[in-house]
Amino acid sequence: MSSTAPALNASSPFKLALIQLAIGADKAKNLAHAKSKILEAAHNGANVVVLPECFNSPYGTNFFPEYAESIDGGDSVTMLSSAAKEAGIYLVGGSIPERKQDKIYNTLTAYDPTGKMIGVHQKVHLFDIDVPGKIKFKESEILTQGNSLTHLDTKYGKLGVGICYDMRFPEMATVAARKGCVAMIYPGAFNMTTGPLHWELLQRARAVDNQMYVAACSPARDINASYHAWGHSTVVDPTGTVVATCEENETIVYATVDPAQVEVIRTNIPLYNQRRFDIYDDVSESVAFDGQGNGTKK
Ligand SMILES: NC(=O)CCC(=O)C(=O)O
Repeated sequence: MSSTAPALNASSPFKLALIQLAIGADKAKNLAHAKSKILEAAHNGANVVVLPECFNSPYGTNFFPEYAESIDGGDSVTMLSSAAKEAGIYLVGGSIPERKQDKIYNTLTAYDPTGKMIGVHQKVHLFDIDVPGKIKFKESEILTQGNSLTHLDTKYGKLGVGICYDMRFPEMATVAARKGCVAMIYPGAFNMTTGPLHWELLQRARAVDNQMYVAACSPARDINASYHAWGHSTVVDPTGTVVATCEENETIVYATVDPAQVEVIRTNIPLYNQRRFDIYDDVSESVAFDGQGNGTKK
């Protein structure tokens, strides 16, 4: 049994910017600094700009309650909306600890060039790992997991989003690809143990399996912080090739995302016509989308 490649409905190439932001303990400074880097990326021609995971706060469960905010008019989302509007770009606003009633989520918000919020993604897979002698982290001590997938509608086509540890779960990217997304974008903050092992490998795996672009945007490494981010913000093209990357310091990584390249690789290596949904399930069929880009289990 075969299936056809999903329509991308994507018009033109766009310039993607990943802001590998230096983040400190002062929230107001983090917001002002993020805004200045968003404007810098736009000034350099970016159409879609991405911030890292937890861009308003140091990364750590002890920090989340103090830095958490509402996404209904809080300082961080207010800055993000105004920056997107002033810069005239689509903005994938990294993530912040979101306070909602008595719960805290790790939440991404996204904006169109008028500053309108066009998507919200609460981290679906919480980062709970224990590598003895290396790293132990338990987001679930403090955070609540989200329960839906998010695809952003932009004039450049649909973009799937996830947050960091979400990258390890191939189903999310596969659903995004099968629902017509041209790229998967992950604000993330890997660390000095799993970063060298898996950060690039996972992005290349998601890209080559799904024949789509994959981008991951990290904070810059701060050796004085309790959590040392790996950095290495990266863009991978639909062949699985790294097309732009960096080291650990603050920088902006730019790459062109060209939907035509997705079509080319899907024509040359036509996985989509060769799928065997007669012997295994199409995971994307189990997700119902509401027309606003939010997908939940059928
Ligand atoms: N912030 C995160 O989700 C970190 C994920 C990570 O480091 C990993 O190895 O996965």
